[in-house]
Amino acid sequence: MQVLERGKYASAMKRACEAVRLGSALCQNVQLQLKQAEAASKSDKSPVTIADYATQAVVAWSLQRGQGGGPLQMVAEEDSEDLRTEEGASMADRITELVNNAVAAVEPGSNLSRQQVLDLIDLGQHQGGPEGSFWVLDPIDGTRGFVGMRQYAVCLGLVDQGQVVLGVLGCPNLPVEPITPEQGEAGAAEHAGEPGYGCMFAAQLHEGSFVGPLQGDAPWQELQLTDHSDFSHIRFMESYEKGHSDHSFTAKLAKALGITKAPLRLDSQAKYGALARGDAAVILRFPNRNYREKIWDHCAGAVIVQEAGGIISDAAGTPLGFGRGRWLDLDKGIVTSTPKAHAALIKAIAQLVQEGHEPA
Ligand SMILES: Nc1ncnc2c1ncn2[C@@H]1O[C@H](COP(=O)(O)O)[C@@H](O)[C@H]1OP(=O)(O)O
Ligand SMILES: [Mg+2]
Ligand SMILES: [Mg+2]
Ligand SMILES: [Mg+2]
Repeated sequence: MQVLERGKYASAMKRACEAVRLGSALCQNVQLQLKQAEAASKSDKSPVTIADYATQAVVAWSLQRGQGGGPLQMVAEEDSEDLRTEEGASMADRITELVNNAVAAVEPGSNLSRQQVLDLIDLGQHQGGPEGSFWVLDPIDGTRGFVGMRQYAVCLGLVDQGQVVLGVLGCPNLPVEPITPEQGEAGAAEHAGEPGYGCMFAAQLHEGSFVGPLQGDAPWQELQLTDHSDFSHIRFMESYEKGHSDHSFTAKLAKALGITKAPLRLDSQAKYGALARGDAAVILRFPNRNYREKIWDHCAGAVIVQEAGGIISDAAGTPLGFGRGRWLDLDKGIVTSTPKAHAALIKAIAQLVQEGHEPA
């Protein structure tokens, strides 16, 4: 941990790592026991599970405990509205049990009520913006990957005066060694907790990006990307889910640039961690035209990539704005890579669009 205990946000980093570890352990326990009945659909049709809610509550609990008083300022994905209805009551009880089990590992004997757990979940309703500082949480990024026994990540960032200053990613299913496309497709939930699986990424602005173990005490390693733009050697990453990013547009782009390696398709911000340590050199994301990107889906990953020497921007090359509220209002698509490849990618995307090949 020592390498992370420096810089302006050292104490926030310590609290963020503790909270993400606790949340990741909870997710890991739930993933293999998850029953269909414990997953529900939100109004936008995206899935949500008892683990999404319970992790949000546990991370909020941990951060609040660590900061010692004062209101927690947090922008987080989930809210408790559906859990406060009659149909949501049994799910709320399951979530309360999970939260209490996790909390007991830190504070034996503590017992939160259902009401307290729902109130913890609702601490994530901060509206974000350019002023002050606030946490940004995606309790489970890649819920579809979580349900499908593939990759997911517990993602926590800190925004100060509109800038991401800290990011931590817990990736329980990510192999310690570089992940291959075959491993990405096959899933890895059954390996979680085994030696060789489970990574944590952490970065602080101007203090570097690191990878370490989710459990155990192996040392942290600093990450530094090598810049190049030889696309014949480059592998790119994209969403596992076709519905989350236009795979046919990225195939055209890859062809135009001379990329021949098969894409690495992974769920969640695990992609940002994998990029920062060099498993692949590019992440392409082109969601559906009417999809509005949220800050919690990119906040932690963005600083982890940038501190490792990478660049993240929208498809026009404009940096992402994390200080404009809960959403990232951006030009279609997000492109992440090392600097030389990034410049070539932005140019190639503009060229394809000019030729009439718009992403879906
Ligand atoms: N229709 C959608 N299009 C694009 N992204 C989506 C859509 N629905 C949910 N997402 C979010 O996109 C991210 C997943 O991206 P990827 O497919 O690259 O892993 C997740 O944060 C996921 O939310 P969630 O946090 O609920 O899983
Ligand atoms: Mg979701
Ligand atoms: Mg997400
Ligand atoms: Mg989520």
